Amino acid sequence: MNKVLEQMKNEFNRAVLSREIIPEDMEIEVDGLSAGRRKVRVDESNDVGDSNSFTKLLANSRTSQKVNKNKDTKDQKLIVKRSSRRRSIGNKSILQSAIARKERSFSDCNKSPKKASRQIKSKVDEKKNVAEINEPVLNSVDDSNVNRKRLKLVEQSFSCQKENGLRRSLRMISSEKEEAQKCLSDEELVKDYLEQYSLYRETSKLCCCLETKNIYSELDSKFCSAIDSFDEKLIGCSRLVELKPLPMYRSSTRIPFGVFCETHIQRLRKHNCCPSCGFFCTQGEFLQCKFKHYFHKDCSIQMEDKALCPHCGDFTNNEVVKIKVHSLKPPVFLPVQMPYHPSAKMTFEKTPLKSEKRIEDDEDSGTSSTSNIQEVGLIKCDKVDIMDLINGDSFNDIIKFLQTGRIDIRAKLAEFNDATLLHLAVLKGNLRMVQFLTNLQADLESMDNEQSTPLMLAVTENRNDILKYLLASGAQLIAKGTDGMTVLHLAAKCGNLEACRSIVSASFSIPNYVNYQDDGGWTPLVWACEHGHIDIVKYLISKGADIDLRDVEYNVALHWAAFGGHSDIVELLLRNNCNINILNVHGDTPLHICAREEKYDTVVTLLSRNANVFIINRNNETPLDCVSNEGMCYDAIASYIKKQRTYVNKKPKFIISNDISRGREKNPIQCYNDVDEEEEPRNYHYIKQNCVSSDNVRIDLKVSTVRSCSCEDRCSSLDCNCAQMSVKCWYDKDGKLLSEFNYYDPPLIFECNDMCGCNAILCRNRVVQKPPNPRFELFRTASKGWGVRALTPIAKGSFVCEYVGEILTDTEADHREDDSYLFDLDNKETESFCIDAKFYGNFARFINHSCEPNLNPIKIFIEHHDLRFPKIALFAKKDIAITEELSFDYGDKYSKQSIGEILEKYQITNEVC
Ligand SMILES: C[S@@+](CC[C@H](N)C(=O)[O-])C[C@H]1O[C@@H](n2cnc3c(N)ncnc32)[C@H](O)[C@@H]1O
Repeated sequence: MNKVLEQMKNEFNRAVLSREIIPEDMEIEVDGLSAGRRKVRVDESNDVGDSNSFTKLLANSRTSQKVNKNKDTKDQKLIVKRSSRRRSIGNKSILQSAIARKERSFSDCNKSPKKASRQIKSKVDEKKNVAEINEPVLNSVDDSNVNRKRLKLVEQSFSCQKENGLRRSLRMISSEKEEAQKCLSDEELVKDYLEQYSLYRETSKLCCCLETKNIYSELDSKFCSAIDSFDEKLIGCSRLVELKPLPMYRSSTRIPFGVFCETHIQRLRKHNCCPSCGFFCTQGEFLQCKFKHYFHKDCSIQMEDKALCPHCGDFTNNEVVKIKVHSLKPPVFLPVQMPYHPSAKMTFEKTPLKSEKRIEDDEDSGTSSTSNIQEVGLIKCDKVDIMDLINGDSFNDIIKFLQTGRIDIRAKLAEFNDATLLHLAVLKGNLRMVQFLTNLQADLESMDNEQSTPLMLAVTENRNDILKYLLASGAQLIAKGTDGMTVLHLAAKCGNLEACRSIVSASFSIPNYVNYQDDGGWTPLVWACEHGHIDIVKYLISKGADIDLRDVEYNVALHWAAFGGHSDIVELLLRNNCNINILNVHGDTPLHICAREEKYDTVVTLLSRNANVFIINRNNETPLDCVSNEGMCYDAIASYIKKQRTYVNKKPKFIISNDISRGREKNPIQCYNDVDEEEEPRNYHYIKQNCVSSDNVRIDLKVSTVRSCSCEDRCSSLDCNCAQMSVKCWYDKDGKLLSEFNYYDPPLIFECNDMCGCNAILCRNRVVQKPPNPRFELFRTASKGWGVRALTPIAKGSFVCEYVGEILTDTEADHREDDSYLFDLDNKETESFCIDAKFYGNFARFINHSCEPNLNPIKIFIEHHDLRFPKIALFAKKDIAITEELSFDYGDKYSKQSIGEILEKYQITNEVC
């Protein structure tokens, strides 16, 4: 071997000194393309020697070619680094070396942001590269373009479509052959190429990708030790290889031997494995020489300005290739079907995980978990304590442990509450172990018996560094654990603000993630409110958390903040416009709830904000009824009520007027306001019948124009002249419209009048002229000003009230500033008139618009038959319940769309329908 080495050195020195062009017959074999006549082989055991000669080789080549000193020093550093790495390998077993290499890579991955950032391409760069693709390949023959990098998108499908992949790559190789031949036809280039090549052609064949050594592993079965560089990550293969004997491979003499699975052997043969670092070029951007050898950008051999392929030494046409792996088996998150759904609970004790408890117990009692494991037969021969493994940093031990084949990396450990190794590593806060296991494709979504994923454990155990790592590794955010809680629920509940931030920013692609509700309908905000984490409450609100979302019992976040007695959060929510008197399904306000929980501070906060102390819940309790008779909460509420009563005695309750009609209506109409400080409206004259203030309104009241009847019966037959004018008598015996009455296209109704000979008491055709009995109340609405509600139930078809006001011509109405109270009498045949209730009107002027109204306006004629001036009678088009607000459809002008447009125009957010 020494002889060969000596010979190589001499030949190399000669070549350098003489700078002679190597004759063609001295070409070495590269990828079997152009078989050289002489092959130089270096003994694998000659690591150190090889290293030295390689070092010298590069150093000499630089000296001989008078490269500038700075560059020399830089390259020297690179060389020293490589040499030292090889030396360290010398003292270790192959397996240890492989593990050491993995460890180094993992720590490099984490420690070296430089590497990561280099791999992230800016859009500008990408554009540039894409533009370069379009240039013809042959341009690169020009010497100045020799090292020009091109971006070539290569999509490869490894392992899943072996045959296709093979065929495709063969096609590519043959095209590369042609290209290479074209390139070689350039005399200058060939000269230069061979000159450079000669520098080390004798010292090394460079890569060993095609070599087969008769070196075998002692073990019967082993996991594939190939490592794939996958974008910024390194991923271990760990497929089980069960060949006998178990051959070992490596991509260069600088790399320790390893056992490879079938896929990786094939890829090694195709020069997919980088000889400089030993990692497979699997996904990301790599360099590819013209013979289709792959290597990392940092792994080329630098000589002069040239980057040489570490497989063959070619430098004439290195291209940047982007490889994307298409797997037929994309990772799929499968929702876990729970065998049993526990009822949603509001609070849960901070009980340690069973697994953790067991570990602690074991530690306390001095018993080892190993015995448990041995019992279930997971491992016997290794006598390895799983927790020791997880606690330690010895990846070697873990590897050994996995090699026993008694446990899979994704296996659930029955004795640890079905946790996986990854769960345990998270539980113990061992980030390096988590990284190691993740890179070995540990299952990120596996759930233990408590339905916790490793990500959830990272949150609840406050392992935020691990959380970030798992998020970056693609752990799912939508997984739901116990009670349907996501990791964000858990983070909000635990008060882990940093975790909340990481999770929310990782959830950018999940719509409305921040408002996900768990099985109880609780959002992360609710959990933070209940547990008093005001910083998280603020953060979540700033990220779009909805404070009004109701849970399954109609509680909102304010109820839960009150339940927890967190007055600062209560204050915060109220400042964010939460309704202080909001009711849940039990009729409880937040005040009821905190009174029941005896949360004094919160009770005081709510009282100071004028919470309603008189609201009665479904148990007939006011907030005062919810507290015990002794105690601070009782005193606070009782004294507040006393103060209110003094006020209430002066102005009983919230009724601010006993009768807005001032005795004009049969039943008084009270005015009620519990919304704001607005007083009873007094800016109009209460009238009971339409009035006229305009000279242009002349109603034809001539008796001769009025038709009348002389019915002896109750005017219910078609013999009644008045009924005939209405097509028929539309009223039933109770004075309600018949069921067949068409509310959508109602007929004109002519009631019997003073000219009729019928009995006014018995006559059925007199309804609107007989004042109705229902009781009404004028009340202050939350968003529509005043409104009217029924205080007695009203049956469908009943006459409710007349819309009374001042009769105006259309032209006059158009000149009125405020059109809010105008009712169009809509007479198409003659001049049109309106009723304006702005200055003169009855309580009907306060009835609001609705697109789904309970009233319908109908034109009625009684004492005159002048069709231009009908009465507008409002009938119930459906049954109306007590306290239900009265409404009718204001028509086209007040359609949902036009009101919406108006409100939008003035940027008013008001209720419309
Ligand atoms: C005839 S008044 C009704 C009584 C009025 N709410 C008040 O306070 O005096 C009509 C006016 O009430 C308001 N209004 C009526 N229905 C509404 C609705 N559904 N949503 C919002 N505002 C409404 C509008 O300002 C409209 O111009």
